[in-house]
Amino acid sequence: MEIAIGSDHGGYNLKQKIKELLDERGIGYKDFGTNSTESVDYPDFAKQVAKAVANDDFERGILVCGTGIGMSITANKVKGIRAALCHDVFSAKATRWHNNSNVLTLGERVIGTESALEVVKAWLEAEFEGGRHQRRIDKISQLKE
Ligand SMILES: O=C(CO)[C@H](O)[C@H](O)[C@H](O)COP(=O)(O)O
Repeated sequence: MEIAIGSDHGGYNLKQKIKELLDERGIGYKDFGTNSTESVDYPDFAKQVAKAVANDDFERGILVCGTGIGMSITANKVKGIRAALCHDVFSAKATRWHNNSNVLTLGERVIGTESALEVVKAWLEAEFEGGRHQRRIDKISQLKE
């Protein structure tokens, strides 16, 4: 699996920790920026990561801002993206099992680093269950058409 990852200034430090986790696990990634804590606009980075995932250049994406909300709102505007804002392990697993989420968003100003890394691990490991959940995802896709 290869991951597209991005953040704004508010999520930069947590993104760096997530990249360390990906390195430890031997999971490849491309960092779409930002590259410092200097103020930037989160939609610029959410758009790049979401499009890279929607185009199948990457299997999944991770986006971090201050709350995770702006990244989620932006990423979900891109067709084919199911971005999930998760700050607990159960939601991270459930959104893979049931929603087949392809982008995880997190808020550095909301969650501590250790908890955030547990959320990321859970989201990376959980698999989509298909079945009735696929039918429901299809209904979401049809809404956008
Ligand atoms: O998008 C957000 C809120 O939904 C993020 O938390 C941003 O990181 C935040 O809005 C940035 O705020 P700042 O005051 O410009 O640092």
